[in-house]
Amino acid sequence: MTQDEQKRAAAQAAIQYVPIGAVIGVGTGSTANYFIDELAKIKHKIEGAVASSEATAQRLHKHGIDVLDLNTVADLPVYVDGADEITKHLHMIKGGGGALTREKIVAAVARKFICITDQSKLVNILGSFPLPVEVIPMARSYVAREITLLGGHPALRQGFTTDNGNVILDIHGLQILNPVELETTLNQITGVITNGLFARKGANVLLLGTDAGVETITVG
Ligand SMILES: O=C[C@H](O)[C@H](O)[C@H](O)COP(=O)(O)O
Repeated sequence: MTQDEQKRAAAQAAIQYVPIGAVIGVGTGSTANYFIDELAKIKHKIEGAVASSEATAQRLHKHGIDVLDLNTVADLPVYVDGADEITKHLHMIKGGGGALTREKIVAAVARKFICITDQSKLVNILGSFPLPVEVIPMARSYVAREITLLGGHPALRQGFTTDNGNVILDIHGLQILNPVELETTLNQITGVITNGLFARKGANVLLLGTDAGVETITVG
């Protein structure tokens, strides 16, 4: 299977986790887009969706799926999204598309995070993929200096503004041995909105598209 076929297969497998009549949290990116295409096929069986980005909201609208304000949603049983890297402990790096903050908010509300990826995303140690950090623009230089003190090499994502009007610093050169600790440390730097480590609250289920089909990985 090609990488795209693996993504599509994982997205198709996620449909079994969608409860009838529920509101569904929907992630951002190429794999989440495959999931939206699948969700559209059963749109009359769900109440609607909460989007983790403007791009996802637009795609949901285009497919005729109602997009709800998260503040009006009492129960979000499931959030389905891709990842840039994921370990067998289901810790992730996300935010390659810059949607990390809204993704983390929707994931925080959801009872279950279903991660859908192709097999290239499964790694032993997080950090080969540069770790995105969303930063208030006026704090950009200060936050970059603080990240350097932690041993990372931050690079401003050129010409990019998040849906929240902020900038992204991508941290290169990290070997993330303790993702829970680093997630907390980075979030304590003044000016940081959040970072792309999803470790304190990781995924509950990984649906991994592979050459041999979709593998289901859970923790504990
Ligand atoms: O901001 C983007 C998101 O975190 C995506 O979930 C992540 O970048 C994976 O995207 P893709 O499915 O396109 O590889």
